[in-house]
Amino acid sequence: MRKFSGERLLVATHNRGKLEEIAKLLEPFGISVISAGDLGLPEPAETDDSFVGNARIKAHAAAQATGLPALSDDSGITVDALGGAPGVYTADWAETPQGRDFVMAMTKTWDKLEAVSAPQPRLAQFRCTLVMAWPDGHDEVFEGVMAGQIVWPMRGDQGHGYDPIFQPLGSDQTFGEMDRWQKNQISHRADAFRKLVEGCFT
Ligand SMILES: O=c1nc[nH]c2c1ncn2[C@H]1C[C@H](O)[C@@H](COP(=O)(O)OP(=O)(O)OP(=O)(O)O)O1
Ligand SMILES: [Mg+2]
Repeated sequence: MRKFSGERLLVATHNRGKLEEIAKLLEPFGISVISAGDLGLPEPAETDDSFVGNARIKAHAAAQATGLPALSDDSGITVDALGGAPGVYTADWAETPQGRDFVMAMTKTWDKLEAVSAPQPRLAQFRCTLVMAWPDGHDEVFEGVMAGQIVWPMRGDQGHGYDPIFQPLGSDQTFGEMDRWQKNQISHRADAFRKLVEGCFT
């Protein structure tokens, strides 16, 4: 496994909520972050039908464009009663001509569960695939998962994306009700990061 030895890591994302969580997760290791969005790099099309495929596209695009090692995060929600949807299309469900609308995406998720009369609890998983890519084409993959249930109505205004309707198993709060520190103790992203840190940063 190849190690990262810098103090500043390029994160191949255009999502500010993700970037803030990643910055906090890397802080204890003395690593700061700069994002592809901050550098004005283009957002590559996520054309694969798997999390790892799309994570590879994003990490390698940023590494090639800059000549620096780059870390990407491809993530989303899989809902059991919806056959694993939205899955890799989690971000797409929020797309509108005016930008992303997560209230719409969360409403759509709940409406689909109602339409199939899904039993309670409406089990789902948040998944995160991290890819660390080097400019020579080498990469490493790390995966994390957090099991929970989809709840309604939405609760909480912290976090980002689908956080207000995702309640981790064993918690009575949604991710939207947790502060970043609490979410970073248990999230899918934190799970993947534990493996990344062990593999690439220590
Ligand atoms: O912790 C999370 N809490 C709430 N929602 C989340 C989370 N993690 C992923 N999600 C949702 C929203 C995001 O839009 C989609 C991932 O799509 P994904 O393509 O990986 O991210 P993105 O397009 O927002 O940013 P980018 O590709 O530039 O990293 O799943
Ligand atoms: Mg994306």
